[in-house]
Amino acid sequence: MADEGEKSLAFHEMGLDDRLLKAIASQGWRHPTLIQERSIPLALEGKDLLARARTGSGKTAAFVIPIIQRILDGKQAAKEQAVKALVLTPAKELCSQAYKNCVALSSCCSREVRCLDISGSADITSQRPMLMEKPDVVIGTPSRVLAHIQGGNLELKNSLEMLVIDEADLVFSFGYEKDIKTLLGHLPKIYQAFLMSATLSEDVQALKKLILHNPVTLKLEESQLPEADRLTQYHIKCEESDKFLLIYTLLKLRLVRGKTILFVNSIDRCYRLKLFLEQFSIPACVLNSELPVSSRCHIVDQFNQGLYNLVIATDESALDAEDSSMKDKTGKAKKKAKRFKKKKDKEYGVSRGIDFQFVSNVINFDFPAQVEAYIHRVGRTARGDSQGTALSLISAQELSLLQQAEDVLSEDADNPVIKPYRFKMEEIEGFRYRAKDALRSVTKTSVREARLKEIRSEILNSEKLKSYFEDNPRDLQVLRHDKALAASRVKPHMKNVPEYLMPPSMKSNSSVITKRPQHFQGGRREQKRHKKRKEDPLRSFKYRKEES
Ligand SMILES: Nc1ncnc2c1ncn2[C@@H]1O[C@H](COP(=O)(O)OP(=O)(O)OP(=O)(O)O)[C@@H](O)[C@H]1O
Repeated sequence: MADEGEKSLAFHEMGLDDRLLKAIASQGWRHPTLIQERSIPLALEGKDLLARARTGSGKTAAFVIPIIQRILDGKQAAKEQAVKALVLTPAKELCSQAYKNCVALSSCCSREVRCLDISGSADITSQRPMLMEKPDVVIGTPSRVLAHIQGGNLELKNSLEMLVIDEADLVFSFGYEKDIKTLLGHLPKIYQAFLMSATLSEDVQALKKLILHNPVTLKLEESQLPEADRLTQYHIKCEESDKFLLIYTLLKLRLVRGKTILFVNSIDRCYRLKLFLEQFSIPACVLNSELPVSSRCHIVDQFNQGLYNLVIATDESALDAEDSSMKDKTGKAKKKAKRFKKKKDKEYGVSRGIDFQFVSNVINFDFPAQVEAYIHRVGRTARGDSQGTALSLISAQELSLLQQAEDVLSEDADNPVIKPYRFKMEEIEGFRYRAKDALRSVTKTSVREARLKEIRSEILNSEKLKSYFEDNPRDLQVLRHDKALAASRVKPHMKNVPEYLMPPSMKSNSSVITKRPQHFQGGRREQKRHKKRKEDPLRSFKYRKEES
């Protein structure tokens, strides 16, 4: 939406095909976002673009809409079917997401515009027949696209008209510099190119020189995260050991409601937290780079559909953290570490670019080591035009990291952006014994076992059952990723909160807590709720009675 006083351009004023307008309307988008409003007209004029806009601002549609429009424009004159657009992203999850956007926005012209995502785990040969049909839009990671070009499955030299690099600032750091440079040698001399990024880093400038010709640079003058009326940011300072107690009570007392992503700083910590929470019958999925890509995409899909309410995720920075901790190891430990390392996927992205939908809360159980990672994690909520809350649990060791984030995000030092969340620790003292007891049973061995069990079962899900699910796609819904990993340790009596533990301020409403939590509410319903909710959920101690 445009600056105040300036008349904003609506989708129907952009000269878009009716079929495209219909698909946009079916997404429920009433106005273009600022980046869409600025970039779509320029892209339709044929300009090269370097677009920087904050995370969650709708950059994907900003390039997908002009791609579809230009393909539709060219369809009548086209003599033969050819690959017209190539979209490169640094992670498989991002490819899958760009693909979904393409499919959704071409849903009213799916015969004319065909898209293909080649990033998945399928082997190169099995994708060859699909590429031979020359889909209009091909989406992939740079290495996968290059492998197909070199394997003779994909020819772009004579047909490509548009190239997009999404999340451009990550491309080099994900190790694709060489692939990109080689790939450029297989492209025609003239094509239109877009670089989309949340930051204008040195890597983006280097890519700009390589890829763009005389580009228009759109650097939106906006804060790095949505304003306070859409995104509320809180922190709670606590002892490291109290984080578990806090998260248990926040979730159990439903002070945190709606879809929530819990970020931790390592894969082990993912499982530690899952094993801890499952003892209180709080189910959660874990999401990390060790899981096969199909499982990861499936978890995100199911989360977006409203099947789960809680995901415990590591982000890309966790990979670096774990890798460097492995460097310090010696001998046997090093070998073991190597085994785990091998399984991790460098084309993994969770906090970067993944469009988790209708997320009410992002919780930093561990605070990220870089401010940039904070911005990207928190950017998983309050996306598009929705609202959200971020809460960070801050131990003494993390205080300086919180300060660094404040320094970058706050314009006024007296008015911090990440506000203290007023929480009376003494009111949850009664829960401490339960939390301690539950945490005691989460040992190093049980974490390691859970980690291995999860990988094994997810590999089984994604490999052995793949063909079955291809034939029976509906059954995918029943394949859950949030089952208890140590079912024998789940303590049924810990599911409910007895009256004597209830904080005094909440006693009158105690009955709702023992009822079915809101963990399994449908996506649509969640979305409606989300829009209706005026008050911030973390700020209020009020409870609504749940519908039975
Ligand atoms: N015009 C619009 N109106 C409302 N919502 C929109 C609009 N365009 C996109 N969205 C929604 O906004 C969300 C974020 O979009 P998208 O993933 O493209 O953001 P992004 O800028 O690429 O973010 P990131 O940098 O994190 O990848 C999506 O859920 C999308 O459906």
